[in-house]
Amino acid sequence: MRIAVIGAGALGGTFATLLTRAGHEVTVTARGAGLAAIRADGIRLRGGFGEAHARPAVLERLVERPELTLVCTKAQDAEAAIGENAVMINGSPVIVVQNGLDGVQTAKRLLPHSECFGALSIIAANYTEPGQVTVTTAAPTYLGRGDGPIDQETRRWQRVLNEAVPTRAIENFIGAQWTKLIVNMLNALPAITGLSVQQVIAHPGLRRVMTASMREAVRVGAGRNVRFGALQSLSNRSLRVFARLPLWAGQILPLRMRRRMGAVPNRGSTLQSITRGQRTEIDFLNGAIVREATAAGLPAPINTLLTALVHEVERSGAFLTPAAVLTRADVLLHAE
Ligand SMILES: NC(=O)C1=CN([C@@H]2O[C@H](COP(=O)(O)OP(=O)(O)OC[C@H]3O[C@@H](n4cnc5c(N)ncnc54)[C@H](OP(=O)(O)O)[C@@H]3O)[C@@H](O)[C@H]2O)C=CC1
Ligand SMILES: CC(C)(CO)C(=O)C(=O)O
Repeated sequence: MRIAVIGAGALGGTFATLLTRAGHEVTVTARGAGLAAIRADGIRLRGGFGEAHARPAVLERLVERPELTLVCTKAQDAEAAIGENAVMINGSPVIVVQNGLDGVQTAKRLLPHSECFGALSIIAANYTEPGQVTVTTAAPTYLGRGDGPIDQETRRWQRVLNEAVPTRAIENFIGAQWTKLIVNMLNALPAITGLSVQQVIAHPGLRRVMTASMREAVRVGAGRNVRFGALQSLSNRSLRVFARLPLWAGQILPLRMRRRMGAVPNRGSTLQSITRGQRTEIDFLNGAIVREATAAGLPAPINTLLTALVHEVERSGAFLTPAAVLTRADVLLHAE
C-alpha cells in the first residue's frame, strides 16, 4: 500500500521504518536536516522493536495521492504540515498520531473530504539525531475516532498499522484522548528539569508534583463531563477513584507507569523538543488542561505552573533543579 508519513521524527520515523519493513511503499515528508539525513541514509531504528533500516522516498511535500497518510508532527506543527499537503491528501484517509485533544479535529477541518482517525501511542521513542530513532519502550498504539463504538474503517486501518507496530482499535476515542492526556502529565517535569521520566518519578518531591498535576487533570476532565476511555490499565472508574485518593496514595499511578515503561531512560517527547532548541507542545498538553479548566470554571494551578515553567525553560535554555521546582510548587501542594 502507498503510505505517506508527514513528519519523520521519533514516532513518524518509527512508523515509516516499520511500515516499510512490513512491505508497504512509504513516502515521508521532512525538512531541513531531517530531509538531508533521510535522503542520504534513510531512517535507522534501534531499541524496542529491533534494528531496522528503511529507505523510504523522502520529499518536502507530497506529489502523489497516498492510499493512507499518517500525520506525525508535534501538535503545534500539525496545521501547517497538513495544510502544505492538503491538495494531495484531502479525500484519502488520514491518521493523526498525536498527543493532546486537537489533532483529529484539525485534520477534519483542513481535509473535509478525508476520513480522519486518531492514534494514541504508548511507544516511547527518542529522535536521537536526524534520521535516527531509538525506541525506549515498545508498547501498543490505540486507533479510533469519535466517542462511539469501533467502526469497520477503524478496524481496517488497525489491521494495516498492526502489520508494523502492535495496534488496537478502541471505542470512545475522544475519551481515550483525555486518558492519554493524563498519561502525558509525565512530560512537563522532564522538560523542566532535564531528567528522564523515570528519574522524575523516582524523586519523591517531583513525584508529588506529577501526581498532583494528574489528579488536577482528571478533576478538570470530570468537570467537563468527560468519560475517560480505557487505555492500558486506566479506565474512567480507576481515574475518578485516583482523583479522590489522598495525594500520598495517588502516587501509585506514576509508580505503576514507571514500572510499565521499563528501565531504559525515557526522555519524553517534550524534553526532546527542548534539547533540540525547538518550541514544545506544552500548550497542547498541560496547557490544554488549563484551557479546559477555564471552560469548566475550575482552578488548575498546578498545570498553570508547569506550563509556565516549561515556557521559562524554552526561553532560557536552562533546566531548573528539583529544589527550584519544589520551591515554586510547594504552596500549591499544601493547598491541594
Ligand atoms: N516521541 C514519543 O515517544 C511519543 C510522541 N508522541 C506524540 O507524537 C507526536 C509526534 O511526536 P514526536 O515523534 O516525538 O515528534 P518529533 O519532534 O520527534 O517529530 C516530529 C517531526 O515532524 C517534523 N515536522 C514538523 N513540521 C513539519 C512539516 N511542516 N513538514 C514536514 N515535517 C515536519 C519535525 O521536523 P523538524 O525536526 O524539522 O522540526 C519532526 O521531525 C507528538 O504529538 C507527541 O506528543 C506520543 C507518544 C510517544
Ligand atoms: C507516554 C510518553 C511519555 C512516552 O514517552 C509520551 O507520550 C511522550 O513522550 O509524549
